[in-house]
Amino acid sequence: MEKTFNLTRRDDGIALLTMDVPGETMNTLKAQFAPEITAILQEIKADSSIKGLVLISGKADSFVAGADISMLDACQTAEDARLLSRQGHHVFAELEGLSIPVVAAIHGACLGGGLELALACHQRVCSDSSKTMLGVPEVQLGLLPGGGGTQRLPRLVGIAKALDLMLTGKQVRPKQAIKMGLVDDVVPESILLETAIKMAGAGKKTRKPQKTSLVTKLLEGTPVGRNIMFDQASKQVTKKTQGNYPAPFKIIDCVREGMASGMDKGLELEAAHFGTLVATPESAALRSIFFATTEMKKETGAGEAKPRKVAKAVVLGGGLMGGGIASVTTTKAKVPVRVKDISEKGLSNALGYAYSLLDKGVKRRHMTPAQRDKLMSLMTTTTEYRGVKDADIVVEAVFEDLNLKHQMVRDIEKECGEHTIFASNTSSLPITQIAEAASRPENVIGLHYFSPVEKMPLVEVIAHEKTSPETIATTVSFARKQGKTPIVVKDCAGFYVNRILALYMNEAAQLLLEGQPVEHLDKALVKFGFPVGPMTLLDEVGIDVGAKISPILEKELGERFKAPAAFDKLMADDRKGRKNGKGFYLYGKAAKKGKKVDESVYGVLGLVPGSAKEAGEIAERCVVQMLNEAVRCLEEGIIASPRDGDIGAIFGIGFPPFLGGPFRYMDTLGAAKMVSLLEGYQAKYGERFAPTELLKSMAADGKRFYG
Ligand SMILES: C[C@H](O)CC(=O)SCCNC(=O)CCNC(=O)[C@H](O)C(C)(C)COP(=O)(O)OP(=O)(O)OC[C@H]1O[C@@H](n2cnc3c(N)ncnc32)[C@H](O)[C@@H]1OP(=O)(O)O
Repeated sequence: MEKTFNLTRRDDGIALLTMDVPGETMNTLKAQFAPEITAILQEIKADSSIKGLVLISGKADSFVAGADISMLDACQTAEDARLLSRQGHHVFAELEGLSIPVVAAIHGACLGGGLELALACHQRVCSDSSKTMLGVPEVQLGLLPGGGGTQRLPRLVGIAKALDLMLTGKQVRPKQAIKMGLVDDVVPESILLETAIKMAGAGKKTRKPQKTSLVTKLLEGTPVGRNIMFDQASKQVTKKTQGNYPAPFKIIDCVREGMASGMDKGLELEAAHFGTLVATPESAALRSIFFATTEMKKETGAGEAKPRKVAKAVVLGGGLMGGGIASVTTTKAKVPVRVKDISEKGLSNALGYAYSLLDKGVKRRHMTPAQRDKLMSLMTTTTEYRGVKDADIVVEAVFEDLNLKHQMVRDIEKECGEHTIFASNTSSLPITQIAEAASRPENVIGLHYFSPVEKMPLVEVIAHEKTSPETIATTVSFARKQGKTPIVVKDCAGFYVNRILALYMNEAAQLLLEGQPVEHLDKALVKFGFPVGPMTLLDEVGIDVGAKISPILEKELGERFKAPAAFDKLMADDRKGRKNGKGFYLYGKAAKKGKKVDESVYGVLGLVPGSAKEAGEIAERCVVQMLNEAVRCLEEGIIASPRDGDIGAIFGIGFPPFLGGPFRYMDTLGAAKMVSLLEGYQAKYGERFAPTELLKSMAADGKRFYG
């Protein structure tokens, strides 16, 4: 078997331990490495000529990306996973117990078990590269740091900072890492190894206690103070997770135990909780998202087709969407972009939008003003079709008006090159209809972003029948460079995401008209696991937007998309939501004391809110509509697979990640249960709940969406 660890001795008495998992892109920690590393540590102990040890990665741009998630996925029982954690504890304790100084030299991703490995070293130095990121993202997998992280991290950086890192899973850059005491030095990559060798040669350092405020001392340094902190953290976690995610509570539990009873007891509990969490359905669902997104990173979206290089982009329309798209094109994809709008105002909006986002980065010290200005210089503007000839892709983000889009298609075919892709950011118009105006329909495609563009991770790439595979592959690759996760969907009104969302929103509106209070509807769906409730979402997206899309979906997809008679009344009252300060909730001064329903909305709708239904029933009624429509999209080939449907719903709508997406959730419920739920509602509320044929046949055959 090829070796993963390589020990080399230098003349100055410093030994280098290089980790390089053979045949893999990144280093991950696997149980099978334990005998090899244990033997090397014994060899080091027995060799008195070794005065210090530097641990470094043999991979070009990563340190260690954590424990191997596939290995965790293969665990059959909680006990299997507990034993893996204990094995890690043992190896890390051996490393920490070496009498010589041990220094971790970190460049690139240092995550999860990778950071825990570095924490078991006596000192850490990292490169100042933008590739270097440190963190414990286990919570995002429904887990906790099971390699001693819940014990070593709070002892190194303090309880509050450690809890923040572990409960959010956020990754920190080198500058933040040194500020919080996570690393001892930050240096250019070119002198990383040299610096680590010097540190190891200088002998073991006794760590100077970090300077802390009196409040921190009182809170972290006394049992009473610590209890206040842990209780506070638990309260925040309950609020944030609605009790849907077990891992954060177990993280707090481990830190509490370690602080109260010492490191050994803390580690014991860490391993036990780690084992329990690996076996939870929540972690299995969250791990499935990791596997799905990793797999999707490799796909072109069009089989063997190769993407063309995009060296220049044009964005038509400088509104909120256009500004956002232009911004991610420069900041993430680093591709020059020319924004065209008919008005100077639109252009200055787009520039202002991009600038404010970049400037936030400067204020947070993620970039220098010079870097900001350099990125801004990639963005140019025009009110005429000037400087667009050589564009490889044009993204159109103008009004949802078919005639206008046809004009844009014709303009671009005239003003740009033969190869230029025309990508429409329409949210409701079928791409086939937009492509009708094209003489080169193979270049026309849909590229549907979600608002706010810089934050929402999903894009839908919509191919119509004549879109060429090369156009699909180029658009997918372009979207990925913008930092997005693209799913390729077939052309139809609403595509996938808005289609499944529309039925869910309609059901919520139906419940509202039946007299369910606004805030109760929102709370029910937030409790189910959505980031915001449907009424808040409608206020944010714009009630007018919903009112505009709804008839299109009804016309193209049928009666079940008929919106309850609420939109007309709301529009007549000029209620657009947050954008004009008039919606289901109060905005502006009236909202100063917190979020409050605008009670006058009930009068507008001609109803009096009645007594609240049980939250579970409300959520179920809305969610089964979404699930049933997701199945119909799969049946019609709108989405290529349950996997794409799950990722689309999680990244596009915020479908609860702990459920793994609509299809995984339906597998948990079982097709038979889904059918019986839908038929129950169908009998009560009508045909819109009729289960799809696919669900019925799956129920009859006892089939699942995933193997
Ligand atoms: C006991 C411990 O506390 C428990 C743990 O450590 S749990 C694991 C915690 N770590 C993580 O969650 C990090 C997971 N990895 C990532 O987020 C990202 O891979 C990354 C940010 C490190 C790099 O992203 P990116 O550059 O886009 O590369 P990406 O395509 O994702 O990964 C490259 C390869 O490494 C693999 N990989 C990365 N991290 C992995 C992990 N922790 N386990 C298994 N495989 C992993 C990917 O599967 C992929 O493999 P492939 O080349 O064979 O397809």
